[in-house]
Amino acid sequence: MDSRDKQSRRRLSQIDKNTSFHQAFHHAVDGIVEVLRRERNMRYHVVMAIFVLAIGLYLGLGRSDWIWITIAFFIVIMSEFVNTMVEAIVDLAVGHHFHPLAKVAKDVAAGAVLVAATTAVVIGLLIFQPYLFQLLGW
Ligand SMILES: Nc1ncnc2c1ncn2[C@@H]1O[C@H](COP(=O)(O)OP(=O)(O)OP(=O)(O)O)[C@@H](O)[C@H]1O
Repeated sequence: MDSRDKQSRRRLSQIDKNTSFHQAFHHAVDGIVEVLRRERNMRYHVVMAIFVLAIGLYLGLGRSDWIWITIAFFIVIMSEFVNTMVEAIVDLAVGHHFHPLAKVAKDVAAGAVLVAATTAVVIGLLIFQPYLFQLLGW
């Protein structure tokens, strides 16, 4: 086992506080990887963001459009992070037992993702509508 393996094993079983920025940064990256691994929807959001980025570059969107697209992407991604946190905490608390409050917590977290994604779609429609109408000759 080389020193990098030892470091990553220590990171996986660490329960005490981070002692350096480097250590904290690695845990934060682990969190991002975990959301991507666990949440199928998160992978769809990333694919969608790459698609919107490509179309936006092709159309030559302006600075304020890019700001709105960034905000839309941010709220969706953040809601997915919160959803994943809630799921993990609920599963930790109740395991494989049905609990009405576990249902409330998970359904509300899923609802937050739905609201965020719908808001992002509305922002996207408002930004791309003039280009779409022009394309369709309306
Ligand atoms: N322990 C539980 N007690 C009560 N209801 C639960 C419990 N676990 C899950 N549920 C119900 O099952 C649904 C699906 O749960 P799950 O853990 O798969 O989350 P999810 O919403 O599918 O996550 P994803 O964001 O991956 O779609 C929840 O929205 C909730 O209604």
